[in-house]
Order: sequence, then structure tokens, then C-alpha cells
Amino acid sequence: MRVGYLQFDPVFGEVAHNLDLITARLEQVETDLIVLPELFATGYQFVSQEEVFQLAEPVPDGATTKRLADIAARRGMTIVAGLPERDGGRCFNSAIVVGPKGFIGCYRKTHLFFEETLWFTPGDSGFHVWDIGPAKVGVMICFDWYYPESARTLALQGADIIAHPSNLVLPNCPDSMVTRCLENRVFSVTANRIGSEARGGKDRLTFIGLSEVVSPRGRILHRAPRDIEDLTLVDIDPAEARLKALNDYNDLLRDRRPAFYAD
Ligand SMILES: NC(=O)CCCC(N)=O
Repeated sequence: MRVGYLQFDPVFGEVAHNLDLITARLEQVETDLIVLPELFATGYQFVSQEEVFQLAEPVPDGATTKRLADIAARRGMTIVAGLPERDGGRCFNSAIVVGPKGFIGCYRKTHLFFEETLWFTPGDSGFHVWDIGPAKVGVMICFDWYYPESARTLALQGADIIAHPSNLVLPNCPDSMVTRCLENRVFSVTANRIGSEARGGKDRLTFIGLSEVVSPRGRILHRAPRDIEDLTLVDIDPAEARLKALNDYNDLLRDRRPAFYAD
């Protein structure tokens, strides 16, 4: 199967522009799964709660979800993408999964980073894995990577691939995902953004790019440049993620000893 990411520089608040950009890019490609960055259509550095409410959308009835579902249906692909989700009086930093037959699911970011804690409610969806046909795909968002429980929970739920919409600003995630894949024997697709934002007198945030596809053996199948738009697709065999035996004596998940693990 073919999987990949679109790394690009969204214009803050210009939802129509950002949606048009990714639509044009996705119309050009054939793939089974593509991952877009966290908050891909709005940008990241919000300056007020009301701004978040203005840019956030209901799921699945909002415009961004409908647009991506339309692309997924026309192009016969599954798309995982981050967006601000409005649910009544609460906003979540979420990621939607849409496929050829429409809306599949929504994950709400469990571990909020930095000023996200001002604008969003900590996710209450829990971690989920969806069967998209050729593979089972789990979703985590950006800072979730910092907590090994995130990828491990998705692996225990049977994920072959971890789709990882991101807005990375710290340097450590790209190399750390090698370990996350190795210790869980899963593929990962991290879709980061590039560019920077310095809104409302805040310190500038510069996003590190370096989107990547990593294999269950911890091999970086492709890593994007730091600061260039990049759409890359990689052919993988998801069955590689189902071989959890390290040798004749060790099986990665079977041999866990949760009775000795701290919560
Ligand atoms: N948007 C984020 O969750 C950033 C997390 C910190 C990092 N790893 O860059």
C-alpha cells in the first residue's frame, strides 16, 4: 500500500486558501493514505479563545471535514488531518479520518502542548485504531509522541500504522519516532508543517519540517527537508507491522509484564 504526507506552510486563519492548496496537491496523487499536519487549515498560534472558537468547526458537519471527505471519495484515498474542533462550548485539538466512503472517525489530542492548554479542552476521545482496508491506522497528534503510552496503546489496539499530524517546534520528535516504531513494531507517518508564526506580540514559533515515514524496524523510509514544501508517498507492506516476534524466544507485545509497570 502507498502512504505519505503533505508538509507545507499554512497561512494563519486563511482556511479557504489552505484548503485550496491541499486540494490542488491531493488531486495530483494516487495513494491509499495521506496525512496532513496538525491544525493544517487554520495555523497554530492563536491569540484568544474567541479566535479559536471562530476558526474551530464541528465534526463531521464542518466545512473542512466535508471538503476532505469529498477529496477522499473522489481520489479513493484515506486522509488523516488535524483541525480545531468545536463541540458546544468546548474546543478540541483534533484529527479526523475520512476515506473513500466518507467520514470514519475523530481523535481529540490527549496531551496538549504549551499554549494549547489555554485554548483547548484536553482530549476525551481516547486513542483509536480504524481499519481502512489495507491496514489498521491509529492516530496521535504531535506532542502525544512525548508519551510512550500513546504509541504503545495504539500498537496494543492493533495499529499497523500511526498517523501523526504535527506542528513540531522542538527538535527531538523525528529521531524519537524511530524508537516509537521500533519498540512497537509499527509504521509511522508524521506530517509536520514548515514556516513560522509570531502573532499578537508572542515569541516566534518556527516549525521544523522533517516530516517522515518510519518502518517497524526503525528505518526512516523518507524524511522531508526542514523548510521546503514536500509531498512524499512511500510503498509499504503493512504486514511487516504484524510480525511482533523478535526471534524464536521473544515476542514484543506477548512478553510484556504489565503487573510490574507503573500506571
Ligand atoms: N504542537 C505540538 O504539540 C508541539 C509539541 C512539542 C514538539 N515536539 O515540538
